[in-house]
Amino acid sequence: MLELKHIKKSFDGVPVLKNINLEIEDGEIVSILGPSGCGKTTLLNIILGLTEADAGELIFQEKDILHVPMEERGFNIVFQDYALFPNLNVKQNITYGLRNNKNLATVEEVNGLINLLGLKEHLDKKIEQLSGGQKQRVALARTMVMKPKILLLDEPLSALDGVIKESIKDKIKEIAREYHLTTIIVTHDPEEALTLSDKVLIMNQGNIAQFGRPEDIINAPEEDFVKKFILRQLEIKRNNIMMLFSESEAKRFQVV
Ligand SMILES: Nc1ncnc2c1ncn2[C@@H]1O[C@H](COP(=O)(O)OP(=O)(O)OP(=O)(O)O)[C@@H](O)[C@H]1O
Repeated sequence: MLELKHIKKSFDGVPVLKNINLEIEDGEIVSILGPSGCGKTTLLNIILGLTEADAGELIFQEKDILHVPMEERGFNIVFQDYALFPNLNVKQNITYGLRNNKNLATVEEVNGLINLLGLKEHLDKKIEQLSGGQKQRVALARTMVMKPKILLLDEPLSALDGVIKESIKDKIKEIAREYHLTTIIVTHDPEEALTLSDKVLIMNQGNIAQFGRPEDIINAPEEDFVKKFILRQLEIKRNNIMMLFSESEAKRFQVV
């Protein structure tokens, strides 16, 4: 279990995370959701070890790791822009982290990941020859060969659209289930968070507005902010789609 207790962070005297308390079970997919500037990335970076919290505890496997350096935590992140090496091919990108550390993923495990992520036919390609979805899968494979104890994803779907988005969502779920891997995802998109995660952490101005299963958030929003920000956005999306349907219905009848 990963437990955050009374995590606080300010930048230049301005509080960004006010008092974050949270428990994430092993193997759970959790999305951190909220509007721009509410503190999502700061929280992710504190868990990763990239940003230092001002106060609190971060308990992982019963030890407080808040002051343990990032490299020793064994958590890995896929950044929003994938941060792949353009001068290396797909295979070299995937195995890059193994060159000085042979006792991470074995050859069989690397091949298993390549198959799971459907990358076999792309191994010799350059990064510039890949689509956005393929780049995201390479970035996931590259991170997974490091056998992370926790997988962190920063806006993993924001550069993707439509069918590709859905297939990457499925891959993330498959990885989390197959490896029983705790996966924490930052997103600003309610639909993405609610359809991808076991639990959603909704943040508002450095505070937790609600933490719960998608169905609880939809059926029992705990704060006005949750209703306004999250549910309203979903409603607008649904209404837009309904409108499209009724317009196309109307056109159909005109033609007839
Ligand atoms: N290194 C920093 N120095 C000063 N202020 C910072 C720093 N990092 C973040 N902030 C501020 O902290 C607040 C929260 O930033 P954060 O990046 O965590 O928000 P976010 O919810 O991830 O936003 P977005 O969705 O736009 O990425 C913002 O007001 C931001 O300007």
